[in-house]
Amino acid sequence: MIRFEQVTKVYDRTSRAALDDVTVEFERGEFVFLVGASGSGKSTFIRLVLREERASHGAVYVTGRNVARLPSWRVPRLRRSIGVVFQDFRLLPNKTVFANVAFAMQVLGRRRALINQAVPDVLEMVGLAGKEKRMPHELSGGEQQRVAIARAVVNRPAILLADEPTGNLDPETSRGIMDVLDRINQNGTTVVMATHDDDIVNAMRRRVVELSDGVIVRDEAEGQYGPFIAPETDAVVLDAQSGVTLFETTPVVSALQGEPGAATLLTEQPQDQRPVSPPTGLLDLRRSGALGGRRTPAADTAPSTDHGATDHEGEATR
Ligand SMILES: Nc1ncnc2c1ncn2[C@@H]1O[C@H](COP(=O)(O)OP(=O)(O)OP(=O)(O)O)[C@@H](O)[C@H]1O
Repeated sequence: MIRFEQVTKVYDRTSRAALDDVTVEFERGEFVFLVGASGSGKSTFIRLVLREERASHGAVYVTGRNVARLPSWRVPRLRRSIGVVFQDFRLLPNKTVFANVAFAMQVLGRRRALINQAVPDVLEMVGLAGKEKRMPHELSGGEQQRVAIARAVVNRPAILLADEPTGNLDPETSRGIMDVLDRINQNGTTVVMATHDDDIVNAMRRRVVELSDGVIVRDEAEGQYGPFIAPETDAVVLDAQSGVTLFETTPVVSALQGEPGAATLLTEQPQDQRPVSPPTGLLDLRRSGALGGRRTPAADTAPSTDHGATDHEGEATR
């Protein structure tokens, strides 16, 4: 649906590339979070999909077409296949809710009968039934964003691009917006959302693509916002049989004798090797003598870094 092949974008030859040799593909129907620090290239990615910018090198394909090769008269058709939502809503202030959404159909020359049918449907879908006659200033931020989403999807685009859509909203309102985006995605629309909202990314558990200085540094199927670091916790005790986390502890305790049937475990994770996401990222699992030296399943899938307990300062008595 969206494919970047070795895409580099340089705005200004004197500064570093905004995107640097990015290759990635988003399939039809996926929900993808684009995350990364400010300036990492998220908005540039979105602008390249829309052909608001052109790649300096490489190729961007949207629905199978190389967007750089589209003649300019075909660009509006490309953009019609893509709905866009921004952090700041961008509603027409002097038009009602209904008129804001209807406008997106009018500019495409849709018939009045179709508009009168489609707009109430989409407003109901985003949770705004009954608010058709309100003006934008009479709506809360969350409601204004729902109008913007309705406008973005009323023409049934194949792709919805959302650039920080919850950036101006409180956490509860943001969750409501995510429910709407989730519903749109369930209906088959590919959703790509650039965000800094870690709570939302962590709650949704969708694909996460992380950019850093224009480079993709992480691409996880059911990812979190950032590397997993349990607050105030440096150690994890696992059940020896199942690998399930029994409890978490602090570095003060770096190895524990388990109850019968429980693992001992290890702890003390070096700062630069903390788990990326549990449980497969758990490091330094060590077997308990009491358990006859069996490795936990999680230990078998842990990264191969082999920092034995005896290598660490703060090693506990075993
Ligand atoms: N029109 C432009 N002209 C020159 N440089 C630009 C332009 N747009 C973006 N940049 C630069 O490209 C880099 C990536 O910017 P981009 O806006 O894509 O990042 P971002 O991840 O979306 O940031 P934010 O989260 O703050 O929106 C930054 O260094 C930025 O200064």
